[in-house]
Amino acid sequence: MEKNAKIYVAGHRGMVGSAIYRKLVKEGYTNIITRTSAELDLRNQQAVTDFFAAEKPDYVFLAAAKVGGIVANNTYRADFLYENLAIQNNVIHNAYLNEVKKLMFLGSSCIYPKLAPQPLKEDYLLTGTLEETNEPYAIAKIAGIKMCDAYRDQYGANFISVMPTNLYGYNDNYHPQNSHVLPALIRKIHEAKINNVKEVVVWGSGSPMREFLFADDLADACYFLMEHYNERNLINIGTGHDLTIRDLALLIKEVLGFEGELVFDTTKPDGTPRKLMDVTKLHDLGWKHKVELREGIELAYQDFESRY
Ligand SMILES: NC(=O)c1ccc[n+]([C@@H]2O[C@H](COP(=O)([O-])OP(=O)(O)OC[C@H]3O[C@@H](n4cnc5c(N)ncnc54)[C@H](OP(=O)(O)O)[C@@H]3O)[C@@H](O)[C@H]2O)c1
Ligand SMILES: C[C@@H]1O[C@H](OP(=O)(O)OP(=O)(O)OC[C@H]2O[C@@H](n3cnc4c(=O)[nH]c(N)nc43)[C@H](O)[C@@H]2O)[C@@H](O)[C@H](O)[C@@H]1O
Repeated sequence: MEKNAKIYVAGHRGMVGSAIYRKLVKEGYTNIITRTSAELDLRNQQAVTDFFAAEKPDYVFLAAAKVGGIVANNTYRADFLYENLAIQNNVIHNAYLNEVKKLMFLGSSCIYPKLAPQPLKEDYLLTGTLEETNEPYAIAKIAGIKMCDAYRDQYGANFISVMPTNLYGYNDNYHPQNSHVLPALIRKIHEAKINNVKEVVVWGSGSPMREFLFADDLADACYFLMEHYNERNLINIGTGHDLTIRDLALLIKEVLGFEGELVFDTTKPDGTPRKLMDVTKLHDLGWKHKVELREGIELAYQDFESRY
């Protein structure tokens, strides 16, 4: 991307969008355009059409989406399907109409079949049944991947799809019900510590395994791929390492200095047993994450405390 290129970061106030924005500023880009959802509701077809026609961005990072943890995905099933389809349809189609030079679509590791072999290779897409709790979200994300591929096939558009693993970092969502596991446990354990409560409830059995990538590392990978990756096929972004939810909770407990007990609530869903990304393709291109989990949790906790 040329340093004076006009770059639209959709979702710039979110965890991922804000990390991409910071990365672009650090790299010397000065012509970055943004809109909050109040200023531009990306579900609104006419508003998105008008925005692209007026602004004519050169590059687009599509990091705006309806996002949440396992319970949010399972509860707001219609919203996750409708809103994500609407946002991505409007942005991808208008990027094509306005001759955007390159667009990056952000998917998620939940696009892979629930019981796919591990680690998850990119070509396992559409080889089996999805995890029930996040099927609507995954279907929307798969549609986004296929849309980027179809616009490339039919119109030669340089639209790429990246599949990040579970993320955490600055500007994360710490909502008690709707957040992802890592921010949720930071909040619960912090609150137990300051209120002298002896137990923290962890959802599910604690045995599912997850991989976690710090959002600033993800932004670095997104920038790297925007510069170096121009292929039709999706590409995974992760660390290549995972751990059980129980071990994650123990690590957060240690970092926060909480001495109480963990209690597992098995009435809550476990979700996919494991979703470890195969990052061979990304590593072969020359990118590797920098922030390890303990350091990332320390940084996220500082951010949480400063905003709590
Ligand atoms: N978090 C994860 O663990 C994770 C993992 C894998 C992939 N991803 C992907 O990364 C991307 C970003 O996720 P995130 O974690 O950064 O989410 P986030 O923190 O919830 O941010 C989402 C952003 O999307 C914007 N947005 C939502 N609905 C909108 C609408 N109707 N119109 C305009 N903007 C809208 C919001 O804008 P406002 O703030 O202005 O309302 C918000 O800033 C998503 O595509 C997600 O699927 C996330
Ligand atoms: C990255 C996202 O991952 C999401 O799946 P997924 O990893 O299970 O999402 P999480 O909500 O992070 O949950 C991961 C695991 O942590 C357990 N868990 C334990 N305690 C908690 C808690 O307090 N809050 C939460 N949220 N979980 C908790 C949860 O039951 C599940 O087994 C998908 O629903 C999305 O579609 C998306 O792909």
